[in-house]
Amino acid sequence: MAFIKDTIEKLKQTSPAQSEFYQAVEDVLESIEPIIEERPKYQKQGIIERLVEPERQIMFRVPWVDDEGNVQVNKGYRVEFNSALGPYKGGLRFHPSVNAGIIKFLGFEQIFKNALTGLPIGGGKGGANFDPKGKSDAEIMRFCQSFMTELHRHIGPNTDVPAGDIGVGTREIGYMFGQYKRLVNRFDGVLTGKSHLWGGSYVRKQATGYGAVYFAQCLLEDSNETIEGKRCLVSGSGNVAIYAIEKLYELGAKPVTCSDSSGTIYHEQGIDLDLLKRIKEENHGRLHEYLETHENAQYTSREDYPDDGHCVWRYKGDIAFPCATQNELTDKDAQALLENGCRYIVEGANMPSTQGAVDLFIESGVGYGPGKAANAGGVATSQLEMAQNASMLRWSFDEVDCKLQSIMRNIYRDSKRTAEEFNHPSNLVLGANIAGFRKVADAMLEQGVV
Ligand SMILES: NC(=O)C1=CN([C@@H]2O[C@H](COP(=O)(O)OP(=O)(O)OC[C@H]3O[C@@H](n4cnc5c(N)ncnc54)[C@H](O)[C@@H]3O)[C@@H](O)[C@H]2O)C=CC1
Ligand SMILES: O=C(O)CCC(=O)C(=O)O
Repeated sequence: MAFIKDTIEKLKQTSPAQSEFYQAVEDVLESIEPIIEERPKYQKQGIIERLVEPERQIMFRVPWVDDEGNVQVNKGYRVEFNSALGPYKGGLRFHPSVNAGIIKFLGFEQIFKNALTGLPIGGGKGGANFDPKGKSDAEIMRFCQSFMTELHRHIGPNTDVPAGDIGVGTREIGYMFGQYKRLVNRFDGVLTGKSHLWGGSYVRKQATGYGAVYFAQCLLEDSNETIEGKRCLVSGSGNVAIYAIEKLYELGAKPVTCSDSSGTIYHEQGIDLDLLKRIKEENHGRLHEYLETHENAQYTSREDYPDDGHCVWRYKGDIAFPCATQNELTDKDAQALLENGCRYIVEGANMPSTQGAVDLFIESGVGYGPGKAANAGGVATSQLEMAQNASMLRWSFDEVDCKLQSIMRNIYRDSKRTAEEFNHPSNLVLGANIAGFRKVADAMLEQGVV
């Protein structure tokens, strides 16, 4: 249909050099073609044109002073993409690669992901091109305080509620919350992913990784299989990867890989989770330190890996969980996974597979859970944190975990049912995109041209 080509062409002119954003938009537009044909009202009311243009984009300077007394300046962003279903909701990413295009792709994905949860949350995303690697705790604090000094004017518990993403965990959320409270003199539920000591929800930390594994359970159940005994390939070694690995062990699977931007660990006897948490979660260290405890594990550094993409995907495994970053799983990696007999791919990260890789997965008929469905457990639990904050209540770990499991099952069923309705029963990309889009588009129609 011409509207896809026209939309992308127009975006290239009006928002140049944002390749990840075009990729995310194209993925959604290709899936929703059948529903656009079926309901001309969407085009007549300019739903597509409005959806691809953020409601508001904030870009700001983040000045801070490093430990040597030098002034440093980073670029800060918050893209408030779509509020048809509720307050803007989505994480903050601190990584040197952050730019307007990356934040827009993440914010765009977030709109449909959040819709899929069935909870009242709109889509947004933010961050900065700040590199937390090698920074002292005091530098991280000063950066977070400066970032929030600008951001606080734009957010609020009923307006926009940020959370974590790459490079932003409980520590950074703590420093940003402290600064927010100092500036506005209110204890608001304005950020999620907070510490349990002061308003954080149980299970938020675990939710994205656990949720991806719950999603995988649904996918396997449909083929009368279970997670138990499966060899799993996991990439990344941050929040999502760690808690996917934890849940995989609980369900009797064997995760044998993890990675960071410098290299990959392959450990045939299974990843040592306690050690991984110590290196990454507690000490913010590098993955090669794993070898100091386990000499028999294999470490492949980035430089020693000849191809693009990720060494993780060249090992043998039944289920792959990309949990690191966008486009980390290339066409070649997808080919290697399929040749090695991998039968399920469940995305913990946002848009981790290139478009060519996604096409290969769909053509080959393997079970494929796209990120915006499979990793929605994190943002869903964030909304549960908002609900607890608003009611001044706290739910137990088991209560939140039960709700998370039920949300993930519903996302799976909704995506699957929608894929069946549109005659592509095993295509969860199409199912998730249409199911998410329909909720947002119908809400936009009901709210008029705004
Ligand atoms: N934290 C959350 O609740 C959610 C995160 N996500 C997505 O999951 C992915 C991982 O995020 P988190 O675990 O939260 O971040 P994190 O900062 O805790 O961990 C990211 C991990 O990925 C690794 N990494 C980054 N770039 C890499 C590369 N080029 N190659 C290999 N490894 C690389 C880092 O070394 C780190 O171990 C991201 O795509 C994020 O957008 C999605 C939904 C929710
Ligand atoms: O918890 C949230 O608000 C956002 C999580 C997130 O950034 C994501 O789903 O990609």
